[in-house]
Amino acid sequence: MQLFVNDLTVIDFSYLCSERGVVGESWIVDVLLSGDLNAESMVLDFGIVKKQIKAIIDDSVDHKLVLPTQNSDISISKSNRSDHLYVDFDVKDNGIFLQSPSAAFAQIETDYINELSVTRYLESVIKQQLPENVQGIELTLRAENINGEYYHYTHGLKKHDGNCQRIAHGHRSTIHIYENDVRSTDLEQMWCNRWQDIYLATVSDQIELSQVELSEQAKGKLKPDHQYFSYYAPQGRFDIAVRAGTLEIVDCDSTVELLADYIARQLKAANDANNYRVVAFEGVGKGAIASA
Ligand SMILES: Nc1nc2c(c(=O)[nH]1)N=C([C@H](O)[C@H](O)COP(=O)(O)OP(=O)(O)OP(=O)(O)O)CN2
Repeated sequence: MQLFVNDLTVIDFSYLCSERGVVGESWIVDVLLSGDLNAESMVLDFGIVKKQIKAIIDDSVDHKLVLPTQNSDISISKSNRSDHLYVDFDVKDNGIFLQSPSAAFAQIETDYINELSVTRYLESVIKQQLPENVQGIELTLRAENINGEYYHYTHGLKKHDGNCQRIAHGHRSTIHIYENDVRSTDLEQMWCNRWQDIYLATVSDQIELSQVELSEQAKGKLKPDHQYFSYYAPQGRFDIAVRAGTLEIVDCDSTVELLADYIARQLKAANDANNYRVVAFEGVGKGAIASA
């Protein structure tokens, strides 16, 4: 017997990629279970699927930076802080270096993060926690079908009480921009090019090189255009170094409300005669609207 739950959850995370750098992603998760019926004549109660299997998926990758541990560009080591890690990602023309609580990372034994490697990882984690009558689990991870432009960004919200405080988690998001009440796909395309695989940092989190906590090896690999950001949040101290070409520094927190407002303000500053309405999404099916 098989049982399915579509749209079980959305995983919002980032991963390190040798070609693209740090990539924000949002994947919808569908689940298919197979097994014998239990004493309740069910493969598994939908309530358990929706709460427990979703919780395992969330704990494993949601709001984390996913690391392909077989990728030779990555080096992971213990930080001087207890239960924190240094992650050095040193690729040609790019270099991303972090220090964060270890729970902010997911380590997958692969050289490349994609739907397949994350699916295999999640299936193996979930399998260990299923009741005996459930013999099989198949997950489908899929990007939202977006009819238009979208961008991938990575960020952290230091004031968030939950896991969004992690300095490198992200989203794949679409955006709708209205100029004088008429939708402008040109402006949408412009912002999606500008924020393709971008790290969004808040200016008030910027620090000097002398203040950043990174591995000793990382310090030898930094380039003159590396910029440094750090903050303390309830889960601990977070640090990141990113290069100028892969970064936009915004004058506000990167909540979706303030990003919508930031884009609207930038558009207005470039063309004060026009009015702008920005519908910014954060991942799938949620977002904020701002006007300027
Ligand atoms: N009003 C806002 N709320 C939240 C924002 C925001 O910008 N404005 N941002 C976040 C985080 O960035 C987060 O990544 C979004 O996470 P989400 O997937 O919605 O969070 P949950 O884990 O609570 O939801 P699940 O569907 O269970 O994954 C948070 N809130």
